[in-house]
Amino acid sequence: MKTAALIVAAGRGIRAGGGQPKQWRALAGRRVADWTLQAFANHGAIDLIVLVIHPDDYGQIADWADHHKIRICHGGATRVASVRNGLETLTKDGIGKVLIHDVARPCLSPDLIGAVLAALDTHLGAAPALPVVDALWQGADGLVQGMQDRSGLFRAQTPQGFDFATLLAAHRTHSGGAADDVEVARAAGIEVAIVPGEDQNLKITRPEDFIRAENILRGQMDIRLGNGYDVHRFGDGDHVILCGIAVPHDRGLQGHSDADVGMHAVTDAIYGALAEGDIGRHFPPSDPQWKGAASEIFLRHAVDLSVSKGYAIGNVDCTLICEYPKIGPHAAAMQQEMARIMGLAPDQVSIKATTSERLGFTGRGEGIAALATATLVKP
Ligand SMILES: Nc1ccn([C@@H]2O[C@H](COP(=O)(O)OP(=O)(O)OP(=O)(O)O)[C@@H](O)[C@H]2O)c(=O)n1
Ligand SMILES: C[C@](O)(CO)[C@H](O)COP(=O)(O)O
Repeated sequence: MKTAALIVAAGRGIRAGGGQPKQWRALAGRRVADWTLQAFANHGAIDLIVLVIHPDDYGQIADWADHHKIRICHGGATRVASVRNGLETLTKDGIGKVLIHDVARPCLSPDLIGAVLAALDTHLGAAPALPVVDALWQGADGLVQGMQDRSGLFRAQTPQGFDFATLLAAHRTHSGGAADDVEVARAAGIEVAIVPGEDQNLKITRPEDFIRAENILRGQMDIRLGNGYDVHRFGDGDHVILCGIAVPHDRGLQGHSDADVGMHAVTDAIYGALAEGDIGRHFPPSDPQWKGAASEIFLRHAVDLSVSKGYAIGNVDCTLICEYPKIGPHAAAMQQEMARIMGLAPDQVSIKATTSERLGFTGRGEGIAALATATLVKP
């Protein structure tokens, strides 16, 4: 069975102010929604993401619309209605576990996603929460009117996780008017386990929350930079494979694998950022099983290795160096294909080309070289 994440993003963010819904506002160099989506898109346990948005907001998600894991649907007038709409889009996907998350909680860690999913191995519902540690007062007219016992009280967070069929049935019989999915589930008699929440997993609700979230994302980021360089010589053939795209040419590229010089450079840049050597370390040329292999295998391995170490790929930039074939007409297809393989939005992937002014081996048409840079971010 697959695991889905349903991210509710159809609210208007009235309490946060700022002239537009908070999920589309800038935060630590990206938008709030980009951070939240990235956290789930990069998580190895998540197969499918449903992003629930307001019908007015379709123009906001162009960068994510072609992402292989992401599906978009529109929300309802309340959070519960938005979740219900999202759940109904998943009925034919073979979903076992589903996580419901507020788009306005962009600072969650991959570990929290893992902890909620792990709790679902033994419970039908599980959600993160933090115990209330401050004293609680009742107040009115600016005065303390009484004390409230804090024992046994928790501050609820998301992602809230459930067995998919159980939550869908609970929503279908619910009359509406619940703060979250734990309330919906409990109204249907479902027991929900408490998983330790995270201080950093705040919900951006008021204007001042942006500053705290920005500090968390910037302060905790471990940013890695890696570079990669590769060369393949021309030989016989009628096409070359560059960044996953077959480009007609009067020569082919020679190599142990499919000789995709661009994809190799990007793969090495990712390994470099992780201090994990290069393709040769992970896929030795001496090993006959990699003869003629599609380089997608190498790139996917590097991406999976990053994810397993807790890193998200921020962006990659690749420059192909050759006189011919001309790369320009194929660059957009290469960008899409590389983004698909890496599970990134196309605007995180740059593929460009240059000649070497007829100088050197690339200038003489003896082969193609490629340079690449990758940034990896651990939130
Ligand atoms: N009709 C709605 C209302 C809320 N939400 C989502 O549910 C979460 C709840 O967080 P909240 O802070 O209440 O968001 P808003 O409703 O946007 O904020 P406000 O109440 O300040 O307008 C948010 O991710 C919000 O986008 C939704 O998908 N559909
Ligand atoms: C689901 C939730 O994030 C749990 O804390 C919260 O209930 C939704 O936001 P709101 O501020 O209560 O509208």
